[in-house]
Amino acid sequence: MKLQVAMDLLTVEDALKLAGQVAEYVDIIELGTPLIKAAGLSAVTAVKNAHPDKIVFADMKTMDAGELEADIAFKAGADLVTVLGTADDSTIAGAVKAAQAHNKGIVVDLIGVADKATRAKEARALGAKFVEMHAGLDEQAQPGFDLKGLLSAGEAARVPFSVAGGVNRSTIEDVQRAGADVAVAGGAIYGAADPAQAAKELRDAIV
Ligand SMILES: O=C(CO)[C@H](O)[C@H](O)COP(=O)(O)O
Repeated sequence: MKLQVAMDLLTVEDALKLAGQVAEYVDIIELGTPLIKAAGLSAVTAVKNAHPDKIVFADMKTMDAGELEADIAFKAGADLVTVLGTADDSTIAGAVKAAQAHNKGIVVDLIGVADKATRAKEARALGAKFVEMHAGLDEQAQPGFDLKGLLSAGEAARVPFSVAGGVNRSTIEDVQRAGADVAVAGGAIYGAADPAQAAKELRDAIV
């Protein structure tokens, strides 16, 4: 299972600092949606230039104009770009077309999708490299939230998937047991007193 750090920060300076601290422990470096909105796609270029050996993930969360939005993110240096599972099939197909032109990949983010297993299969059939079983920051903040629903959707979907939804040291083993291809950790790393140590502990927990 790969480890992905989600950098939900707001400046390129902070993102480069965090990426530098944790790169040795992660496989995928994600530029979070707030970072891309605040700093623009030049943030993607800066991170890819600093870490050319890492998979750089642009969390565009595209809902429309799939081919255009994916194309500009790939041109900026992204290796993986997200499109929302709630988007029209044509939007996902357009983004996949751009990915094929750049020899890169599209990840379909299932945030807000009720039947994640079914949409995951559809997304994969449309050409997604993998899907993201995702509960966003607002959903995580609701009382009683836990990862179980995401993990069972991943097991049921039988397609390559990542899990994002507050993954941390106490849940990463469950994520791996569920068969995830990628564990995504944002707050558990960037919110830690020592992000490098937090990333190392998550890495060490993956067997
Ligand atoms: O895409 C996101 C929010 O929409 C986050 O990057 C993702 O949820 C991972 O961060 P965390 O581990 O803090 O949940």
